[in-house]
Amino acid sequence: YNHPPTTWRLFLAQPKRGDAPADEAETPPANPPSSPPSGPPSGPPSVSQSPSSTPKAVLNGVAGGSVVPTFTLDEHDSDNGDDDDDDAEAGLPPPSFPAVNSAQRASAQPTGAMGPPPKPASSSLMAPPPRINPANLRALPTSPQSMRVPTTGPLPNRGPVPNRAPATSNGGLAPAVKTPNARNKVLLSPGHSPLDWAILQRSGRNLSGVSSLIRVSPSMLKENNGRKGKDAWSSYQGKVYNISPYLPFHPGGEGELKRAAGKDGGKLFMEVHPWVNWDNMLGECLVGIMVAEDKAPATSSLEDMD
Ligand code: HEM
Repeated sequence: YNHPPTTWRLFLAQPKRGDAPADEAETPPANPPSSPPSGPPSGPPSVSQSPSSTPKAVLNGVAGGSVVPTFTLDEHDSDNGDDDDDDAEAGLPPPSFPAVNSAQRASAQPTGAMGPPPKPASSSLMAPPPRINPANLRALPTSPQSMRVPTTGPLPNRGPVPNRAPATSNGGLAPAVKTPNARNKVLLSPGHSPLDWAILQRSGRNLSGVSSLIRVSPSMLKENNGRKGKDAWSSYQGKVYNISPYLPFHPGGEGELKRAAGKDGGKLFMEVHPWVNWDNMLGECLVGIMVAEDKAPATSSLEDMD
């Protein structure tokens, strides 16, 4: 006897007690049918409830509904006969695949013998798509400039390309934004680069115009505005700098820097470039500190006061 095959034992729960097949036929076990009959069965197991079928010995719920129904391979393989649907199915041929009314079968055999074909099959009966009139094709936009992404021309926030004339056309796009110099930097004269300024600051030359740090009153600051041969002073956070030597080195131009001459330039400075370290840039230009009007002896330096 080779039923069930020995390999099935890997999938089937082993019975805990040695029920005889005869006992199972007369009295269904209290155990769920997940426990298959032990020992080699002598032919197909029989069940009294369904003589017309070849049921197995294990039934669901026949023992007064005290059994929790489960499903096993044995149950599936043999028809126990207590289910009308199973009986009905038993008389039918094996299910066909693809299903009779499935789209797969209809599309594979559009013979019409199986009723109205689904829409995909009937699509072949539709009229072919209208031919495209070549004249219409010519009506489509063909200008390469109308759709392509421009690879040339000024980009936002960029100045004009060097060694080229200013762009007068950008390929039909919106008018180019005039951004000759987004940062408003000026072209510094030769010998006035930031590096030149750094070298000058370390040269030991007196860039402040004073022999020693002094107290600067508001009137003194206003007086040194760069006119009438006087140096231009500007205060930043209470410190007064002589900005005259830095004027030709200022990347923003002399005119911009002069706007702060003779006054507190902190607000303008912070509006334009708060990231610039003015103390580093103008360290050698330090004149002194701002004091109240009456606290600034015009002739005495800070060292003399101390
Ligand atoms: C005495 C203090 C100042 C120092 C040390 C200074 C220094 C600088 C530096 C280093 C740059 C180049 C910034 C960069 O490349 O990122 C610059 C640019 C510029 N500065 Fe000044 N500056 C001073 C005051 C001012 C003032 C008072 C104004 C305006 C009233 C001004 C207007 C500009 C402008 C318009 C630029 C070019 C645009 C920019 O770089 O953002 N600067 N300045």
